[in-house]
Amino acid sequence: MSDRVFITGLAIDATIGVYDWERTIKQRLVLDLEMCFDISTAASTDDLVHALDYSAVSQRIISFVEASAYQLLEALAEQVARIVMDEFSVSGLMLRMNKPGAVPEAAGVGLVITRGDYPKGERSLG
Ligand SMILES: Nc1nc2c(c(=O)[nH]1)N=C([C@H](O)[C@@H](O)CO)CN2
Repeated sequence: MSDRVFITGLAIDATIGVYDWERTIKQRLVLDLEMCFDISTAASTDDLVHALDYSAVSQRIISFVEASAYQLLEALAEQVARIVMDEFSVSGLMLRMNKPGAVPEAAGVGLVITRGDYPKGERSLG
């Protein structure tokens, strides 16, 4: 599946972190997603019903991440990937999760995961 629907720079404040001081504050996370989804039916019908609605995906992720309280980015990213694939007919995805305030000397830190049939080793969003 070569068609992709993407969301970039999805900024969400969440309880995230391993240290005591991190459990009492919200910290900014920035997510980029690239989702494998066949757009041919949406293209031929011009109907959102047949599209992967990036607004709906964004809102679902925002709701989940805002309510979450994981310690590790790894744990949160795994759950976000699972929700998107289970609830939105997405056959594969790449998810980048950036915690920009975590290391003051760095522009960003975080991780990138691929799941499902997203090609291994491909990093289309940079
Ligand atoms: N691979 C990871 N390393 C670290 C994480 C993480 O979630 N995954 N988290 C922390 C701390 O919470 C850090 O962000 C506090 O500044 C450290 N390393």
